[in-house]
Amino acid sequence: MLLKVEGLAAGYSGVDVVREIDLHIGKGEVVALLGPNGAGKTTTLLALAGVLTPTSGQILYRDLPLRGTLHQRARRGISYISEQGSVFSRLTTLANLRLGAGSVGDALALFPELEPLLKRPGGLLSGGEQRMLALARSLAGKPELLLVDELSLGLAPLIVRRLLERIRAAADAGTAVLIVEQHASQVLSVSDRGYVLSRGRLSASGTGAELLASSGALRSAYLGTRAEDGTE
Ligand SMILES: Nc1ncnc2c1ncn2[C@@H]1O[C@H](COP(=O)(O)OP(=O)(O)OP(=O)(O)O)[C@@H](O)[C@H]1O
Repeated sequence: MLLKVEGLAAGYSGVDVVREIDLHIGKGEVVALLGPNGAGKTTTLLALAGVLTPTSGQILYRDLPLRGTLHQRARRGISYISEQGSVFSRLTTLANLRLGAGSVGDALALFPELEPLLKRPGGLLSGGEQRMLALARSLAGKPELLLVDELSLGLAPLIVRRLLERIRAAADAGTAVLIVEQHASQVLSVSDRGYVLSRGRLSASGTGAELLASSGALRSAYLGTRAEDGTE
């Protein structure tokens, strides 16, 4: 197992907002972390990325405890794309790509749409183009583990599909991916498995197909209603 999380708790100013999180991700898997607004998805990701220090539990990466800052984790092959997009707005697209661990050529091969935008400051790219830039920079570095937050935020479904296809292809080439999403169905279509978080705890898990089929688990997490089909 590439990443194994046991009993993780994390929060802000001494107050835990996620508790008892157990999850695992294997090489080449796309795993979705789903749940409504405020469930604790970003907080979980921040703890895994090294931005927040967990208050309890352990994170094992290649069977060893994972410690250190975001940058130290990046050197161990972990790439994190934040909800804000991780794009430097004053730097050009090209300069943003050069900051990655991989080559600009590899990044452009993944997203040729970025080629005409190379001289434009990152801050002037559209939301979808910024997500492509962040993903191109990350995937060109061939990370072992990609942690990505709310890829679809405010984007048209067609662009989301394109980004998700690239993520699936990267996973098929060996990258493990944990992807946080509020909108379940599109991301589950490219995921091997998913976990559902509600009010800071995991409330369901299963393969993408299982979670989609058992809409009761998702409904109960999102609407706070009880699952009618016993899959909660
Ligand atoms: N910096 C912070 N300080 C204090 N509380 C915070 C902070 N960031 C988030 N929270 C709280 O932690 C809880 C979980 O937030 P988190 O952002 O992890 O949820 P989420 O599932 O990612 O939600 P969303 O889909 O809206 O991004 C929420 O109640 C939120 O208000």
